[in-house]
Amino acid sequence: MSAHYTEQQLSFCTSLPKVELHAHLNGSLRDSTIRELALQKNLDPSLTKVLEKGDRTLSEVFQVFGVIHQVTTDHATLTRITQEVIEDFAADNVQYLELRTTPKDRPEHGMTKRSYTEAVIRGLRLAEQGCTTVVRLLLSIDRREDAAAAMATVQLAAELSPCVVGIDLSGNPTVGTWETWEPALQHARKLGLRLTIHAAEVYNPSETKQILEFRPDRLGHMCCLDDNLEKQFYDSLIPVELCLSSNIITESVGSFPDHHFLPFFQAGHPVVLCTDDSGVFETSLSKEYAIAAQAFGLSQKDLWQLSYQAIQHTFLSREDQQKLRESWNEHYATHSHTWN
Ligand SMILES: CNc1ncnc2c1ncn2[C@@H]1O[C@H](COP(=O)(O)O)[C@@H](O)[C@H]1O
Ligand SMILES: [Zn+2]
Repeated sequence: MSAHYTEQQLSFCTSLPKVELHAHLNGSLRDSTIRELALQKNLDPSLTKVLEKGDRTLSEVFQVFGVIHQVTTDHATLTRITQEVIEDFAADNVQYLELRTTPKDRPEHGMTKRSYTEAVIRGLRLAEQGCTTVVRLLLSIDRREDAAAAMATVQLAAELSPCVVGIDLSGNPTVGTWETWEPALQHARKLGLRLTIHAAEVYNPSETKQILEFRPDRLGHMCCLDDNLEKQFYDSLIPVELCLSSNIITESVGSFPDHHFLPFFQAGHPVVLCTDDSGVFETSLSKEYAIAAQAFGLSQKDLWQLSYQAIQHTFLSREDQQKLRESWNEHYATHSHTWN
């Protein structure tokens, strides 16, 4: 994809302290790591072809995940990729990262949901030794999973709190039905876990209505709404994670200037810019901010505020949020006199 921002915009956005709330572990891998692992695991070359970049439909993106998941099958690799992904976000000046991943039961690889997640947490601990970025985990329920698998993920998340702070529902939006996962999500809420749900990534009004009535703590995407849903969404005041490049590349949205970020932002609805899959979509959080600056004419002050306001939508305690604000305020005090 050609650049949709200037170098100056990118360098400003890189210097901003940032919060990333919507990043899938296996979608955030470095290309070089995927290639190295594909060689190591003797992956069929016809499969690696799928990994070549370019515009992809949403269903093609899920084929890409199928291939990536074939090279991240062992615990040591999971630990490694987690460490690398966190390091990459830290290098992009992300000071708080909520990283999400789907715990996988893979008996053929001696892996359980618990051993998968523990391997990820080992990577998180290693990364913490080398950077100051604060990281928390969300465990994802994949829409291909049944009610029992969803419940197992929720139980695991509760057991691994406080490193794990919540649950995400994601996966191919054309697969499965809301009723399958709702009991597990209700249970998660009772256990004190926070909830974020991918919603309206494709047009599915009845499901989107059910999700809004369920009232998760945050929503992801909200691309395809009719007038009734839009009203219900605005009335809900539920913060939404928006991933510009992801929606454009998968063709959920036609062009950056047409992205629903703008009406949501202008309506004062709480929005948080995020990457979704920085590896698969060749992006970074700084690039997403720069794209927003260019497409929606945001000032440098707007960009700082967008990043600052994201803090209140994190699943951190009030005290931990306050600590982050101190760092943002310091940045503001030092730099804001030069902003337009
Ligand atoms: C592009 N839009 C999207 N919509 C829905 N789900 C998505 C997604 N991008 C990623 N995922 C979800 O995240 C998994 C990869 O990371 P983990 O294996 O969990 O670390 C994908 O398999 C899918 O379930
Ligand atoms: Zn996502």
